[in-house]
This record gives sequence, structure tokens and C-alpha cells, in this order.
Amino acid sequence: MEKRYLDEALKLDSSFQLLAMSFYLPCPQPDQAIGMPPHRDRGLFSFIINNGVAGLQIECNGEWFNAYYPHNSILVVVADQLEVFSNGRCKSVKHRGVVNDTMERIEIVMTNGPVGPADSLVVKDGSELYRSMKYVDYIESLATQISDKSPLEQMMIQDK
Ligand SMILES: O=C(O)CCC(=O)C(=O)O
Ligand SMILES: [Fe+2]
Repeated sequence: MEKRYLDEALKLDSSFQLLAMSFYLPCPQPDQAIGMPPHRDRGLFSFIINNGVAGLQIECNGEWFNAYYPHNSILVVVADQLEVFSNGRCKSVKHRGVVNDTMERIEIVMTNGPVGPADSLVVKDGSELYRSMKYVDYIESLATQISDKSPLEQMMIQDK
């Protein structure tokens, strides 16, 4: 892929961006409470910072692992639209947020979209594994979701 292909293909200077902040109160029995339930983020990448209190967990092969990243660093998480753009090469990461027994947790996520598979990868692979979709339609499909499939699964082209 050409240098700056991603910027240009995704029009990153004018694409949709979402900033979300979560605030978790301390919980004396953290194993009994859910902070943020398991999910995959909807954008391309998620850039995550926190207030120095860990609590992000990542799923790998059915097991949950703590994601330790130093305070004042930014954790970059692969989200749904990067899986689509990379035509399945990068997998959207399932993760969740847990609460802390003594300290408040603040966590800020910035995410962006939208997209379909990169043309050059579709040519290389011979087929696209995901439909292209406007981000607004993707977000609307979340709101009106009636099937058991996740929005990402709904973008997958099954017969390929
Ligand atoms: O609390 C966390 O660290 C996870 C939050 C999260 O995954 C999100 O806001 O999308
Ligand atoms: Fe998330």
C-alpha cells in the first residue's frame, strides 16, 4: 500500500470521530460488578487513555487478560472498521472494562470511521470479505439491530 493511502482512502481529515468518556465509581466487590460489558469498538482504531487506574481487559482464545499500559500513554485498539478496511487481516479486539475496589476509574476513548475494504487489498485477495457501508448507516444499523449477528458480522459477505 502506498504511503498515505490510509489517510486518503479514509479521508481521515474529515471523517466521523467520536469521543466517549466512562467514569467508574469504586466498587468493594469488583468481581461482582460489570464496568463495561464485553464488546468490540465500532470505529477504525480506538485510542484509549485512563487516569492511571487499570481496568481494561482483552479477550484472547476465550480468556480475559489485563491490558497494562503505562499512565500517560495511549493504547491503540483495533476496532471493527479496521477489520473491514484490511479485508479481514486485522481482527477487531473484544474487550471489557472492570471496576476497581478502591479507586475511581476514568477512561476516555476516541474512535473514528467509516469505510469498506481497501481497493488494493481486494484486488490482491481476489474478493472482498466485507460490504462497504457509510458510517452513518453502520451506526444506524446498531440502533435498529434485530438479528443476533453483531454489526460487524452483518457486514461480512458470507458466500465468499
Ligand atoms: O473501561 C475501559 O477501559 C473500556 C472502555 C471501552 O471499551 C469503551 O469505552 O469502548
Ligand atoms: Fe471499547
